[in-house]
Amino acid sequence: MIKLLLPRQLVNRPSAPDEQRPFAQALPQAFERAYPLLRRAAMGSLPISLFGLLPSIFVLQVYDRVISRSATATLVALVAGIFCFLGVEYFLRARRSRALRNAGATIDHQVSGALLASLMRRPLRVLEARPTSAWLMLFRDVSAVRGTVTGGLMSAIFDLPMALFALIVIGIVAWPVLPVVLVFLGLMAFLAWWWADEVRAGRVEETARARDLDRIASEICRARETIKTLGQDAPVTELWRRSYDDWLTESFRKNGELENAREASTVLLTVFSVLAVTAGALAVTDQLMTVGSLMAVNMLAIKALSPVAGLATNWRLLARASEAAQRLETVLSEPVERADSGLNLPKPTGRLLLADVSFTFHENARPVFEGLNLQIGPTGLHVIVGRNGAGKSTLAKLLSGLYTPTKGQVRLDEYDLAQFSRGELAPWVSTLSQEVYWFSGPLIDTLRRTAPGQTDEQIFAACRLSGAHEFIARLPDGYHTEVGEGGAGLSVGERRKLALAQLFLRQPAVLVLDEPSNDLDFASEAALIAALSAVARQRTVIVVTHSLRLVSAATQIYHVRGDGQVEQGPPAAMVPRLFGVQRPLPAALPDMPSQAGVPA
Ligand SMILES: Nc1ncnc2c1ncn2[C@@H]1O[C@H](COP(=O)(O)OP(=O)(O)OP(=O)(O)O)[C@@H](O)[C@H]1O
Repeated sequence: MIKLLLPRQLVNRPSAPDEQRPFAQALPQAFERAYPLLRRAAMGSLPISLFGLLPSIFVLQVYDRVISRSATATLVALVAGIFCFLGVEYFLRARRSRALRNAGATIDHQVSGALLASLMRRPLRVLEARPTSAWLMLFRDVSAVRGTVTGGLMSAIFDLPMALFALIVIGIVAWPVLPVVLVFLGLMAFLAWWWADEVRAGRVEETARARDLDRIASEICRARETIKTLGQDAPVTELWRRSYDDWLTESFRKNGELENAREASTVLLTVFSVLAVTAGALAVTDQLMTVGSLMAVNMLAIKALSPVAGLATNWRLLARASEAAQRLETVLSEPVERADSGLNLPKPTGRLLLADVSFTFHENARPVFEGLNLQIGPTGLHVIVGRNGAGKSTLAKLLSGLYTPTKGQVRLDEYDLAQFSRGELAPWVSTLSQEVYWFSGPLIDTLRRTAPGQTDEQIFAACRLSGAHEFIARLPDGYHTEVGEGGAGLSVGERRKLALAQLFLRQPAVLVLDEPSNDLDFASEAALIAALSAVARQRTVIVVTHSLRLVSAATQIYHVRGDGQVEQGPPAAMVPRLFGVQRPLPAALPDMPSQAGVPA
């Protein structure tokens, strides 16, 4: 019964594990774990259902045995008995609720964990395909699925046997009213089924609009500074208002229908009471049943109808959970990144080779690179230049193994990057992306998370090298300063220096930095060039930049032409042609700091 009503994606039997889709079975596996708890709750529901009939039996006895015979002693015994049973019922109900709560927590724990793990193990290209709001919504979907086992829906399902027991008792003590009860039960069941379909049909549209609204709200929250600086309050408010109105109209219409349905069911229950009492009164007049049965039948009929009414009002929850489960199943069934290769390789020298590499974002899009052959390193400061949109960041991501070539191979030493997982590659090839996100919390904790096991001295050395140490030392709490979400409380340049320190801490064979001198002041850029030049003596350093000073310090320059090809040469030949100056800037600037402290 439970399995018939819950979302199909949850109750399906888990199939054999698939290496490419390790999280595809997360929903049924979670349900399988939670099922013993649900079964325990279902078992506990049988006595609860029986106890649920006792108040009506009590009323029947009071009318037929106590009042007519003035039997006070019987009344005392009945009251004592009913209180005992109510105490047991309370205990059983608390136990059932706890089992349901635990079942919900099991499902939530399993599915949220799988969702986060599948998020972490997705290739960058797949991650980029969904906006942040869509990912946030998926985490909310887990709560919707959990709600099917913890909410009123499951209690209504478990109380269904009570409906049957109530019907049996009505058949025994008040059979003339039974046809009225059965007709109403059928009517309520039909309404429950009909509303379910209505709800489901309307929810699709409402959900699509709610998603739109979520996306816009999340974008506004992220762009709050831009909105303020550009004074875009009015157009952005208009954009949000339009989406909000769309959603509200749909939700209002849908909720209106549901509320009408709910009100109708309340009125129907009253109509039913009137009809049941009328039928009962006629039967009492004809001496077909007693007054006690008439009083009891009203209570019994409510017990028979309430689980069905509970199902009807909770259909909306079930419809939402079904859609949520469908979305989760789709996302969790998507293939993830390659698993660890298990190869235990010596630390690479840092020579990168692109062999006949082509890369396209989409099937019908113009290729960003076509048949590219390049060799970079080992060691040296390699600078990638080119106009905006030429493909510099794309090349950097290909070299880091973040993007996989559509055709050809990117090799580190003699190994194809495509055969390694991101986890295996990260210690060899570390990347500083164009946009830096700094996690909230004490600075030292975020730094240490990059390279667990590093001593404080190693962390300080990396920060000295990136130029972060100076400003950290000036903060009142130094390395223990609490930073806000996304690095709030730090300047953009400071965040970049911290991100650089993280990169240095990992001590990889290859460092790929996308526009690292953006946001840095003149002296900090000079210090960065000195640090990178020093690191480049032992490691391969690849930098995407528009900075003439950084370009001038390069060992080799790679010009991404924007036609799918890359040309290369030393600064002396490339700088005058690409930057319109007579020669590269002098290598050593007077204010460059010492290069001590370069991690080995
Ligand atoms: N995720 C993406 N999906 C589709 N196309 C993309 C994506 N990212 C970049 N592109 C396109 O690929 C091309 C190369 O982009 P890339 O970011 O590599 O340029 P870039 O040289 O780094 O530019 P900039 O100097 O402005 O940072 C551009 O035409 C861009 O529009």
